[in-house]
Amino acid sequence: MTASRPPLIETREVTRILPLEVPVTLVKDISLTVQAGEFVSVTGPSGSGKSSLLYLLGLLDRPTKGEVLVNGQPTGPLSDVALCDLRLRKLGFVFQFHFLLAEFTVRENVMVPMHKLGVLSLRQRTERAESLLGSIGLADHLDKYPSQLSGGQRQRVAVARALANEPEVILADEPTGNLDTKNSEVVQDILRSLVDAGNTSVIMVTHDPALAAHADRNIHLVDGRIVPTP
Ligand SMILES: Nc1ncnc2c1ncn2[C@@H]1O[C@H](COP(=O)(O)OP(=O)(O)OP(=O)(O)O)[C@@H](O)[C@H]1O
Repeated sequence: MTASRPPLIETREVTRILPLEVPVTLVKDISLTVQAGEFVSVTGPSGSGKSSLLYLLGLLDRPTKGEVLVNGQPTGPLSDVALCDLRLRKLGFVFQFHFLLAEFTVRENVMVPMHKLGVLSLRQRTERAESLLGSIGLADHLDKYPSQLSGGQRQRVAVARALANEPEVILADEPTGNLDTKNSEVVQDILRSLVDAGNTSVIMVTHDPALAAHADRNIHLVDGRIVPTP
């Protein structure tokens, strides 16, 4: 009998409190699991803690109490450098703003995470960037700069960059928040097809129930706690 795989990401009674003069509780007692191959949406009213939860799941922030585990391994004991390395190898991020580097071409932007990881040769990095960009319809824009693209194209480059190091999960915070309906659907379809192809899992924050419906499962937050999705 083979042992079952641990969840891709798990939180155990995670609470994050900002230690301000009047402490602010961002999320409270969150226990959840995300399995490999899942597309999970995170919804909730403005200020309910969606982004805060995503930052904790993405190891960009540390809980005040509780534990975040990746592939069954507790991340609390890891140094900031080790967390950074784990993020680089296993996680890809897409935010509402694309955060592309203005002075780099589209191709170079996608190569940056591969360069940081330091596994592939320059030729391999170039080929992988071109292949990723080609797969999302940007083969004709490799040498352009972000300023020469439309908002939808920029966000597709951001998705390609998030995929650069073959992450196990993409964490997306309102990835279509700045896009019109058509481009929003294109980016949604790309995320959905990545999951369907078995390439990666997706955890996506959105305030839009219609977009959340693209996911396999929803986590709904109110006042920093998980509640049943309305
Ligand atoms: N640096 C901060 N100082 C004070 N309060 C903060 C800070 N960061 C977040 N908060 C508060 O924590 C709560 C959770 O914020 P968070 O951004 O996670 O919510 P959200 O659900 O993603 O909101 P939105 O949908 O508006 O982006 C909010 O009430 C917010 O005002």
